[in-house]
Amino acid sequence: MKAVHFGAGNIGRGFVGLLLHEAGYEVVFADVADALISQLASASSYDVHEVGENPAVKTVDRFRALNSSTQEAAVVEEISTADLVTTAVGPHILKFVAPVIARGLAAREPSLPPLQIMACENAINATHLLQVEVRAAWDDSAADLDSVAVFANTAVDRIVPNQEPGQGLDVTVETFHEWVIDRTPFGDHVPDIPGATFVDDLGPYIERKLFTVNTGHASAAYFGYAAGLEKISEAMADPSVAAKVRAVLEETKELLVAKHGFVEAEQEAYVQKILSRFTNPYLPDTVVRVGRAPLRKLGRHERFVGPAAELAERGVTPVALLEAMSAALRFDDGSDDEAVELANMLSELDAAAAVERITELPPSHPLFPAIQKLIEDRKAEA
Ligand SMILES: NC(=O)C1=CN([C@@H]2O[C@H](COP(=O)(O)OP(=O)(O)OC[C@H]3O[C@@H](n4cnc5c(N)ncnc54)[C@H](O)[C@@H]3O)[C@@H](O)[C@H]2O)C=CC1
Ligand SMILES: O=P(O)(O)OC[C@H]1O[C@](O)(CO)[C@@H](O)[C@@H]1O
Repeated sequence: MKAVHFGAGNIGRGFVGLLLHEAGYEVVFADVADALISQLASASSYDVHEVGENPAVKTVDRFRALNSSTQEAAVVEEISTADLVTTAVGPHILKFVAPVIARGLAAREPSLPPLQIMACENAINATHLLQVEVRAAWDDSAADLDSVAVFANTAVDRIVPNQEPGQGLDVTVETFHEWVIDRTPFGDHVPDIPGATFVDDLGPYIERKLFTVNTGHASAAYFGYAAGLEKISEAMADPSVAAKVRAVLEETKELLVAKHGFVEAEQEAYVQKILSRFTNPYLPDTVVRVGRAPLRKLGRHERFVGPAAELAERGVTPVALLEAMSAALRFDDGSDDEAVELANMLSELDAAAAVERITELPPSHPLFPAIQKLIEDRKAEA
């Protein structure tokens, strides 16, 4: 079995690549980072160091690596004979890998079973986004896309920090991991990936993951950044930051329980587990990494505006979520392109226009005035 995996970064090597390797796939990593690909191409293995409770070291071998920019034809050829394609490149990058996948699909022998495609990104229905992009690059006169490819949404959860310099290809990760995959598109041909969980209704799982793990983690990052702290574990050790993060997750818990019918005690246990993961002192994770890309994170269906908007629609005024968004608006790490773009928007646009541009909420939305007020306050400081 062969899998082509786009994105040989933290999640690519430390999570998806590892689980596919353990499932028996030969993994072909495709990435545009030339130095990384050269290193992978000349290595015969790398280690994944799982740190925290029950630490372990796992070795990944039987992989190859290609530069999907300079060796695109080779990647297309690999896809044409692969069983599976996965991505961990970032939601905004899916549109760039989609045309390569479309070319690979077009080059497949018609007798091959449909290619199974899963985007492993932190976004609701990321695979669907990828599917839309592949369809846009697809020549319908050749074959029906749905007859040559199966697209399944997934939720991926494992904290993989940026790696320390000098670590080579090895990756340090937390011990916890969860890969939940929508079973329904596969019919009778569900891939055999022992480390993954296949479910019939992914929606509640993905919202629970994004609005608990990612909302909580990003809150810890923005509150920690505002408090001048460097590491996530330091932020969580600060009682004021920890209380604010807890309050945010109380609000998302209220929504998740009301919307999806999760049992409150189970959701509370999930929250506790997540909070304990954030405090893992063995993970060298920084507020700057976890807070990266604030514009994406303030998007309409993302971890803050998504749950806050739904609460507002239900007549509940979020408080802690708005406080987290307020902190996100102050995330001004100069090395983060989106933080710089956000700062420019805040200085160039009036508050109402900034709300629309950043969150895509219409002025008629019940959450709009509260975010407008946050932005007015932020602008008044500048
Ligand atoms: N790191 C984490 O803890 C988690 C990350 N995720 C998600 O996984 C995805 C990847 O995140 P990370 O691995 O942390 O980021 P990363 O930056 O470590 O890895 C992304 C990789 O994608 C590559 N890439 C960029 N453009 C590309 C292109 N056009 N074609 C092929 N490769 C390309 C980059 O060179 C890089 O190696 C994101 O969507 C993130 O939200 C999900 C769960 C946890
Ligand atoms: O690109 P994003 O959305 O920041 O994704 C990375 C985040 O995903 C998570 O691993 C959660 O699964 C966070 O711990 C991590 O910060």
